[in-house]
Order: sequence, then C-alpha cells, then structure tokens
Amino acid sequence: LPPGPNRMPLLGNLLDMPSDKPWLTFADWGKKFGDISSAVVLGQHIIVLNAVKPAIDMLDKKSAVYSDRPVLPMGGELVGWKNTLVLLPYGDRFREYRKNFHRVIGTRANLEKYHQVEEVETHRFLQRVLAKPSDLSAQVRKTAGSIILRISHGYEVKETEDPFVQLADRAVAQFSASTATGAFMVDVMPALKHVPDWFPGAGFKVKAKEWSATLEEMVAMPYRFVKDQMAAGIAPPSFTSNLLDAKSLSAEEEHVIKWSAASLYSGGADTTVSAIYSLYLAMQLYPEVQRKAQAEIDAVVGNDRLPTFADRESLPYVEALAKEVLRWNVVVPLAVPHRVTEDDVHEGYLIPKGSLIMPNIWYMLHDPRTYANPSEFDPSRFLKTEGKEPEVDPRTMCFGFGRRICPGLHLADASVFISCAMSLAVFNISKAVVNGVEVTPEVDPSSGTISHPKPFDCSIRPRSAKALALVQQEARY
Ligand code: HEM
Repeated sequence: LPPGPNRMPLLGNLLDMPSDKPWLTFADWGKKFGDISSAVVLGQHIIVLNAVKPAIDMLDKKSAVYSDRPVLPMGGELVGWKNTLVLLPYGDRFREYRKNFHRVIGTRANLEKYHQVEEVETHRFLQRVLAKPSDLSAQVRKTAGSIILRISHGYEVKETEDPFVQLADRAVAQFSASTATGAFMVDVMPALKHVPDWFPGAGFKVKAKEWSATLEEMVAMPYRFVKDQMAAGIAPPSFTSNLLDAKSLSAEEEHVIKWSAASLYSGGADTTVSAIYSLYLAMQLYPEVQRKAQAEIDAVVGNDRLPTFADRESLPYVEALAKEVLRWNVVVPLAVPHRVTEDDVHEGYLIPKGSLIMPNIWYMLHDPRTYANPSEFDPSRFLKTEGKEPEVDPRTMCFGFGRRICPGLHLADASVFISCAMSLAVFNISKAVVNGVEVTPEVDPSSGTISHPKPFDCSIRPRSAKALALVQQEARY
C-alpha cells in the first residue's frame, strides 16, 4: 500500500481522519509520505493524491477502473443523493446522464447558445447588488440559480423570494453537509444505518429523513413546472423540455431526464456561488489587481457599454483574474472521491478494489512547486512575460479528473469570467468601514464538499455616474 500515518489494530487510521478542512491534513501527508499516500479506516482504504500527475495517470488514463463513486450511507443512501449524477454508480445510467449533459453544455461551442442568459442574468445581478450591496451573498446565489434554472427547466426566477431558488439552496447546503468527509459516523460504520430512529445517537437518521424530503421536492417541483407548461403549450426550450419533447417515455427514461435535470440544477446552484463570492473577497484584499483589471476593461470596452463574451479574447488580464479566482479559493477542495472497481498496481503500490481516491485539488492549486507564493491572489502568474512562462492553468485540475470530470465546467468558466468582467466594469469593491475603521475580512474557507469563503462585509459602489447608468439600463432577453 502507499505509505501513510501509522495504523492502529482494527481502527486503522480512524483517529487520524480530519473533519475540519481535511485537505490541510492531507497536504501534510503529502509532504511526509509523498504524492500518493494512504490510510485505512475500519477496513476502508483511502488513497490521497497530492499531485496532478498521479491523478491523471490513475483517474484519467485508467478511467475504466477508477470511475465509480463511493456508497455514502448518509448523503447517498439515506438522503438519496445517489440518484443524482454526482454520486451515481458508474454504469449505463451514468452514461445516459452524462450524454444529456454533454448535449446541452458539453462544449464551449454549444454553450454559446446560453451566452445571452449569462449576460442578462449577470446584468440583473449588478442591479440587485447596487440595490442592496449588503446582501451580496444572497444575490450571488440568486444569480447562479437563475442561470441554471433557465437552462435546466426554462424557468425565470422571481425578483422577490423565489421558491425554486430557496429549495435548491437548502438542498445543496444539505448535500454538502451530508457528504462532508468525516462528518457522519454512519459513513464509517454503515451498519449504523439500521439502528432505530429512537436509539441514542441516531439523530442523524432524523436529519436524513428531513434532508431526503427536501431533495425529493427539489427534483419534483421544477419537473412538474415544465410538464404543466408543456401541457399548456407555453414551455420555453430547456434541457428538460427538449428531452421530454422527444417521444413517449419509459419509467427509466423519465427517471433519467428528471434526475439528470436535477443534477444539472443542483451541480450549478452552489459551486459558482463560492467562486463569484470569492471574487468580491479578493478584490477588497488586492486593490491593485482590481485597478489593473478596470484599466484593461476601460481601454478595451470603454465606458458606454457593459463587457460581453465577445470581449473575452481582448481582455487577457481579466481572463487571468478569472483563472486566479478558481485557483485561490478552491471550490471543491477534495473533488468527490472516485472508487476503484478492480485491484490495481500503480507505481509499485497496491490500490485495492474498493479504495476511495481523493485528489487533493486544494493542494494541487496551492503547491509551491507549481505556483509561486500560492496564498497570494496574483493574476499576473498566468500571463506570459519576457523570460517567464505562465503558471499552470487551474482549470486543468479544479474541475476534477477522468470520466467524472465536472460536466458543468464550461458553464462555470463562462459564469466566472462574465461576473469578473461585468462587476469590475461598474463597481469599486473595497473593505467595509465600521465606525471610521476599515475592516479586513478573514480568508477562512468552510469545510464540506463545496467550500465557501467565510461570510464578509464589503463596500460596493458604482465607479462613476456612467457606470451607474449602465447598471440601471434595462436588462432583458
Ligand atoms: C467553479 C465552479 C465549479 C467547480 C470548481 C466544479 C468542480 C467539480 C469537481 C472537482 C467535481 C468532481 C470531479 C471528479 O470527481 O473528479 C465536479 C463534479 C460535478 N459537477 Fe462541477 N464544478 C463547478 C461548477 C459546476 C456547474 C456549474 C455544474 C452544473 C451545471 C456542475 C455539475 C457537476 C456535476 C453534475 C458533477 C458530478 C459529475 C459526475 O459525478 O460524473 N459543476 N465539479
């Protein structure tokens, strides 16, 4: 087995398993034991990868045996996330879901259809932020939800509290909590699944029932919406309506459409949120970076219109800034574990069947062997200058590896770019001032499968009267 911390009889490394920001402990293992390390917890082998090379060599090049997902007793089985793509076992259903994703958002080219959705919804985001800058986090969420719901179900969110967005927010927060590494004992001892609800310590079962009901509703509600709209003949084109349109469906086909649409919607509802929120954190901490990006936007786009995707090629610094957003704040720090379906021998190490592979994406994106001063937010690392090659594009690792690579990566990339460009075109983002004193926010990302910056306050003001007028222009399709 790959090296790792010393094991105790029976328990193995149970007591070594971290629950708070596990990627930091795993990074220490990398320093002590090398890029491939391992642990055993009550018989479950865990293989931690702290470099891109073994991640590609195993998860990509040997993807036929490295593409299953773990059976997660809490999040997957009890709550029910095993029906969504992220925890779906490798097999025929998995391939059907992925085919659906690929058809709609699988390439940069077919994503162009949705550029207008991104631009209009991000413009509306600017309007909401302008109206209530103190609600930044909620506005970021609402925007991610609006974009994804329009694509997945053809649904346009309501300006005030939207039931679909609220439901998705609740469900994805519960996803992150229920699948967090080390959070539930039942994940380590699956037999606990069978203890009765009243049993002391079985509070997790009550929680699982409540979370399962949220998930079911999150799947059923927007699906019902599309069916009703189609029956009334007023459904706009969407992922779901296009697939439902095709023919009469078997129960299996209906399951695949319903749950792959929900996978799209739940995969997109929380992830880009973390990235775009972190843009506002970075901009107040690195005002020089902000000024450089604004100078580039002013020179290329001018002050009479908002940037669009058509400007992307001409905005290399903003493009680099969007990459740095994805590197600096790691949205999915440990990816989602891949499960090995056959014994493998890799670089002389035995990787037993059933092992869980955890690529430490956080460390890969903060590895000083790859990135100079990794904790600094510095977009210029991605620009070629005389005598200096650009550092590695974080998009080659932040979306995971092999057949399980994030199927929303082009959408995520587009959302992050347009949010950077439009926000910096019109806003100055700076530290909040309380009683005349500037407050420096803490950089302290949350634990969980999807990690978010610690909530912060900031000041967001229009850069000029012209910028204000641009934000206030009507944003419509
Ligand atoms: C900044 C934004 C995002 C990041 C950093 C990100 C990252 C990731 C990572 C690391 C994985 C696990 C890959 C692996 O297991 O090797 C993943 C899986 C996934 N992502 Fe994303 N993602 C983002 C946005 C999105 C969006 C916008 C969507 C939906 C439109 C999405 C849908 C999914 C789904 C469904 C999976 C599970 C795929 C599978 O198991 O086959 N993600 N993502």
